Amino acid sequence: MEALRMKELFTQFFTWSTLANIVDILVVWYFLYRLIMLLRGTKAVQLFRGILVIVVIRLIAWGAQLRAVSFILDQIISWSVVAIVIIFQPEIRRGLEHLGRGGLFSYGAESQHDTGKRLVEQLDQAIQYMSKRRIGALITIQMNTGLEEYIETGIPIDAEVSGALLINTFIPNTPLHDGAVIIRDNRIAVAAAYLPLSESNAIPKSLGTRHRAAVGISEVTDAVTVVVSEETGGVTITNNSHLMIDLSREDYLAFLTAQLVPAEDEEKHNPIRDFILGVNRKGARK
Ligand SMILES: Nc1ncnc2c1ncn2[C@@H]1O[C@H](COP(=O)(O)OP(=O)(O)OP(=O)(O)O)[C@@H](O)[C@H]1O
Repeated sequence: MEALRMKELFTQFFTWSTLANIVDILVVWYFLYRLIMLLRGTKAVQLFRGILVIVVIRLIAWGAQLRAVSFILDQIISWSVVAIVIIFQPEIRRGLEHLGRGGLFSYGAESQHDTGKRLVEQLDQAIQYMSKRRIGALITIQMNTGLEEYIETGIPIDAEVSGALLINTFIPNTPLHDGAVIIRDNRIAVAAAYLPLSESNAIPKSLGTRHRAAVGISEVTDAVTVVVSEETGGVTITNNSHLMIDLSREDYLAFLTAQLVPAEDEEKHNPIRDFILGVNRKGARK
């Protein structure tokens, strides 16, 4: 009897509409989560905070029946959709181009594994060269979090990553050598970018602002940053607030490979699938 009632309750609860609601909530939640991850560290965060404030005031106005305030806020909210499209036109265009380039028609394109491997090889070539000659370098690789805010501070390069270009960029007393190179979408997006400085007391006093900037960006984004010290030639990596000082070649290669090279058996790159599955393109991401 009890078992029968339990079964009845179970079938009542697990109707198609309940399941559909659960799937609905999960899908919306997941897309919101991916959107927040994409926007973290970009100017869009402030914009969305502003929109949130307006929506909260609109709700209060609605509750308190403030008609004039509600009317004005309604106008602002409906026009803000147009404003967002205009403000983020470059990002939207890039995103759509990206889907078109590698989306459903990406057969024959280089696999993420190969792209990641090539990126690590080029980085390794530059790191070895600069480390031996004590050429100071700061290279930040975008992961999941957008780095627009920092990219805007640099000098646009938009070139394929190559060891030679990285080395050239950091040659002392040249216009681009100061600041950070930022790699996004497997391309050198900019050089001479300004990164936020960390205020952490845990950073050894012997390390200067280059290392502090590397830690700073790792505190606010999930980027991987490589530093070559001008004083010692030592190689340091920062990621997710971790500072890994004076790494051997084996160590930095192991870390970069783990972060930037997906397993070989992964399918060819497909941004739609990546977005849905949350696959991290590591340095080859928009
Ligand atoms: N906020 C920043 N964003 C990007 N690059 C920065 C920033 N601050 C400093 N740098 C870079 O760091 C260089 C100064 O490095 P400094 O000697 O202070 O650092 P360091 O950590 O001691 O490194 P090194 O061991 O190479 O001397 C600057 O010339 C500039 O290229």
